[in-house]
Amino acid sequence: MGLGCLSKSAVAVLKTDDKLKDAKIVFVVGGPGSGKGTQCEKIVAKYGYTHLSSGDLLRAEVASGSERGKQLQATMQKGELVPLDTVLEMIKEAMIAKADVSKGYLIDGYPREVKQGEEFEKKIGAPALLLYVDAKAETMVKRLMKRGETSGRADDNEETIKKRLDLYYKATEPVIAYYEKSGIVRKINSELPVDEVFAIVEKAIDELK
Ligand SMILES: Nc1ncnc2c1ncn2[C@@H]1O[C@H](COP(=O)(O)OP(=O)(O)O)[C@@H](O)[C@H]1O
Ligand SMILES: Nc1ncnc2c1ncn2[C@H]1C[C@H](O)[C@@H](COP(=O)(O)OP(=O)(O)O)O1
Ligand SMILES: [Mg+2]
Repeated sequence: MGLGCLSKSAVAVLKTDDKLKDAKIVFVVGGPGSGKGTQCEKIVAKYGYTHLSSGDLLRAEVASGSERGKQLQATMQKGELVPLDTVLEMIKEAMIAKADVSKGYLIDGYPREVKQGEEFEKKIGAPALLLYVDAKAETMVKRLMKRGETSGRADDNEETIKKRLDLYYKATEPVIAYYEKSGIVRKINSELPVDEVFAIVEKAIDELK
């Protein structure tokens, strides 16, 4: 059946979704301060992937001063998760905006819970790889306290860091177990110096081609 029987707007929606049909998707999952953003930057430089950090997208919304941004700010300051629909919609829009030029997508900071992974697959597509950026809690806290000296982030303070870590172990770690079943998880030892971590990351990305 052709698209002739559908309204113009329905066809537009189908075509937009279609754009992401064959996209190469990499989930980047790890605790707060584990080094996700640092490694993503290096992947962008070498492989030209599109880097979408859910946290950065949300912080941009907060910076815009919108009403929605004000609500998000309050949630993020407490170290809690913002509503799933909001973050998924932002990621999807950002992906579509880059669909014609993107070589692949790094989805950094998402999924934060199994439900987010399920919804992403329903609305966008399946990931080809999950980079599990792993560091000890002690290391993450140290890095975040240091980052907090200059980041200006409302959540890089001792009290919120503790909450973010607790939430990571409770809600996000199960995401890794969930994707282990499909064989796409690559564990990256992020205790090493940045370039050594990247050497492990490169191997995982090269396997994709
Ligand atoms: N392998 C590493 N060794 C030492 N410091 C690191 C390493 N990876 C990241 N960092 C530092 O730790 C902090 C958190 O890294 P970031 O990439 O922002 O983490 P995330 O995006 O996972 O929260 C940054 O200040 C960064 O410079
Ligand atoms: N996928 C997601 N779902 C819900 N909330 C999210 C989210 N990604 C980010 N947030 C909110 C809650 C986080 O505490 C905050 C900062 O996220 P982030 O920049 O990814 O932090 P970090 O990588 O340091 O853990 O934004
Ligand atoms: Mg980050």
